[in-house]
Amino acid sequence: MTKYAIITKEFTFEAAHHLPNHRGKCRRPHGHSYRLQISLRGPIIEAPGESSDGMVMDFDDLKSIVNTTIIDNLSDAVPRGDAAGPLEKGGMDHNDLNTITGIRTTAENLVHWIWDALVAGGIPDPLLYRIRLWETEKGYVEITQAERGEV
Ligand SMILES: Nc1nc2c(c(=O)[nH]1)N=C([C@H](O)[C@H](O)COP(=O)(O)OP(=O)(O)OP(=O)(O)O)CN2
Ligand SMILES: [Zn+2]
Repeated sequence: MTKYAIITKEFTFEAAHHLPNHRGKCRRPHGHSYRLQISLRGPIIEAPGESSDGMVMDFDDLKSIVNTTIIDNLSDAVPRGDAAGPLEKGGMDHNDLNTITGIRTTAENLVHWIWDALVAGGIPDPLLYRIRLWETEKGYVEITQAERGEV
């Protein structure tokens, strides 16, 4: 019987953003210490003698994909909206999220953008289980396959 597991890796990054037309303070440029959790659910690989034996995905590989696709560097493959600026070196970390993504940077929109970006970066869509993004210590958004409309 194939056994499954959910694995989670956590990331942090500092970024600026603003929400045009927001009724409160968030319409002005400001920064957050974002906390991001990426969870994958999949079969535990059975490959005796192989490096990946007993894993859903090597944590190192997950870290590398997330960092090189969206956080430290932005992969050319990631979707960018109409309002995106010229692609600068770097990723979401220490950058302006409105410029980087070209979307309205609510946490709700960002988690869907991150999901698309990670699939474009090579994580198989069916393996992605949940993405959580904290904008502040007390407030976060999460999506799963259900919120993607793919169940
Ligand atoms: N549903 C959402 N509401 C708000 C979002 C969002 O992305 N989704 N974003 C903001 C602003 O970006 C703002 O920076 C965060 O607002 P808020 O949580 O009110 O900020 P606080 O500093 O008061 O947060 P605490 O968690 O209470 O410390 C606004 N709303
Ligand atoms: Zn904000």
